[in-house]
Amino acid sequence: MNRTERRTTPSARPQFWRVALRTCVIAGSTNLLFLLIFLAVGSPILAWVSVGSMTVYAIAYWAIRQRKNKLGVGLIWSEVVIHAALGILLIGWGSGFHYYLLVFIPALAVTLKRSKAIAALLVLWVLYTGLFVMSELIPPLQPLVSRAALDGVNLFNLTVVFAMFSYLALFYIETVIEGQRALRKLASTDMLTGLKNRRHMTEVGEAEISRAERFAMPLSVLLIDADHFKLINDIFSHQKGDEVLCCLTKLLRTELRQHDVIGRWGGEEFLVLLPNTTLENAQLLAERIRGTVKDFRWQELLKDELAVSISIGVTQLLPNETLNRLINRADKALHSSKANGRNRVTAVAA
Ligand SMILES: Nc1nc2c(ncn2[C@@H]2O[C@H](COP(=O)(O)OP(=O)(O)OP(=O)(O)O)[C@@H](O)[C@H]2O)c(=O)[nH]1
Repeated sequence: MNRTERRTTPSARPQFWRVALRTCVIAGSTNLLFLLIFLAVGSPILAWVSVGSMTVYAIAYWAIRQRKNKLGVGLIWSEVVIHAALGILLIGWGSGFHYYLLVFIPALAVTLKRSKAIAALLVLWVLYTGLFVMSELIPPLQPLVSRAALDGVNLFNLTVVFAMFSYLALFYIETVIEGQRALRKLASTDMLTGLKNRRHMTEVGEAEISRAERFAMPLSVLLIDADHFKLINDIFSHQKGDEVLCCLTKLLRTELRQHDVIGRWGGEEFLVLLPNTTLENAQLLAERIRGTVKDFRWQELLKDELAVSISIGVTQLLPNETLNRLINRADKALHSSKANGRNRVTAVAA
């Protein structure tokens, strides 16, 4: 996935706007505290600025809820820049209002394309250093009553920005983990049936073999194949064929226990791993599944008298056997079922 795709991933967008809404609430509440602080330390202009800021965040919140996203984000950013500049101009660099501008660094880097992000970060740097130079050249227009009051404001701003960075970092890592989880699911799932795909079944199969050997438990497998599936596609359409596969999936799932593992092994072929199951019990289960599929009311789906049936090959893991050999034997058993007329179960021990 390249950088452009990452920045436009649709699933990341709702989360971004959720963060923007939360930012409005947190920043609005912070400005309420500012109002009280500046009334207490005798800076009425900054107290009024806080009232203005609360109004701006309320409008930005409304705008984002109304999906007027550009307006919302524009308001948030303008407020931060103007508030920082006014704070520094009125009570000086020591107030720490410039810390808020630093929050733009991850926000710009994560949301913009690389070239735009670099340009925006450069503008931010010029703005930040420009404010510092301004504070060096122009003494505070309305200094606070004492150094302690200024340090208090600085500490407050530092704490808020610290919390904002922590929140952003946690949000970022959560988004990454969520994305990884979604990708892992996509890579291991068959899109049509929602079952585990062949790649994942191979991994699970190998893990089940190790487990069976470690705990000296039996492990059986079923290889299930829909009969004359090409005919179903040809007569009823490929789409109906897909519906039949999904319906088969549901039927198979209902017959299995919670710790049995089912996956789509090929086009119309399913693999079932049956931990802690002997060949005899696996054969009984296979017969039950075959009967369930045969007896299902296929007429309702196909609007035809033709019924869908399945053939099954059953076998049990032998000592020191690989997954490949185990499945090859199940495949041979499946072929016997096909060769002997289909709609049947064949079990082979070795
Ligand atoms: N609708 C649909 N068809 C699929 C899918 N995957 C494979 N198939 C079809 O399944 C059919 C399998 O045909 P064959 O391998 O000849 O087997 P069959 O017709 O089931 O015959 P037997 O297995 O011998 O009973 C092919 O026509 C494939 O195109 C799928 O995802 N959807």
